[in-house]
Amino acid sequence: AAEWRLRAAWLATELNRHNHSYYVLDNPSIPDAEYDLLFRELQALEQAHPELNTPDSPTQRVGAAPLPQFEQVTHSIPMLSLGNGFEDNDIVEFDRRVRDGLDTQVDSEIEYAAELKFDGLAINLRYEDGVLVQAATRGDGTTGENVTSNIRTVRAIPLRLHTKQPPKVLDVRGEVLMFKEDFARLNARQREAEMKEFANPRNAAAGSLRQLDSRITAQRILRFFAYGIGTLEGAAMPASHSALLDWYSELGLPVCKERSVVKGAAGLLEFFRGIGSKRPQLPYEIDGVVYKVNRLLQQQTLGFVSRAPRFALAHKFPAEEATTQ
Ligand SMILES: NC(=O)n1nc(-c2ccco2)nc1N
Repeated sequence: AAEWRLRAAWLATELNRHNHSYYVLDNPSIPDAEYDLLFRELQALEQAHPELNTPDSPTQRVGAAPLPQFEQVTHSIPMLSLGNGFEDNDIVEFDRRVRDGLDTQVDSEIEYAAELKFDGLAINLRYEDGVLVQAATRGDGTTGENVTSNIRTVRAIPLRLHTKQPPKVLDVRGEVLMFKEDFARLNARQREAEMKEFANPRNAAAGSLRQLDSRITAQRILRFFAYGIGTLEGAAMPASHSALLDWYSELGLPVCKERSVVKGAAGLLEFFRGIGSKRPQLPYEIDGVVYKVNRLLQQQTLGFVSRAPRFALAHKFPAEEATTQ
């Protein structure tokens, strides 16, 4: 094979590795200027040899020509919303309902996976044989918008899973969000350009993803945290939610490290208070935490009521006055 094919393969591997370090591990492994040089060299090689332009090439992050409109996508498994709790007693009641639903002995406690509730846009990422083939918004839970070309520009989202034995089909669910600092810089740019400013990071993330011109999306710094799963074919479902998130990390998907496995209502409330005190220092906005029964078998026993899972609950912080940015 010509040495330019080897050079292109090496460049793609290096650029993907640096993207992973920067956007997934939050630990840059190369100065930006050097990254740009490698990036432009690969772009030039791909222009000279179009067959190099594979869908998972890091050059696919710059966006393509605008779409006329978004296509609809029907989720193979619905993307559900969460029931809400506000007071401590709502959490105690949630734990009691879970114990009743599992017919748990009085003295044994339920194991929960506790994590942050990001205030962004829920997304489904479909990976087939380890390659990202489609991305869709949650929409009404059953049908969402196809935002694949925009999602490809999100450096935090791997275009290919980091495994030699990928599942046949994997639907990763998670949140696309904008960090507070990136939001402030975007609004400063909007002001300079006498364009409308976004009210909050959630609107900025939604507005950036709902762009028909993915070249605009590519100019926005969006992040992603994985927290759920839809269809899985060709691999065994992990036995717990915490094991699922560990697996996601191994696959190269960003998983938020602010998560714990806790026991009983007391463990849930302790996690909530801990996050409450950290909240102002977090680089992103959250509007609460999410509790999920950890063991998959127990989730399946509890099932769903109306559109929300019986096995999960969002615990919201009191609504703040208009956030003073
Ligand atoms: N918004 C958010 O951060 N979510 N949403 C879920 C969820 C919704 C349905 C099942 O899980 N989990 C987390 N962390």
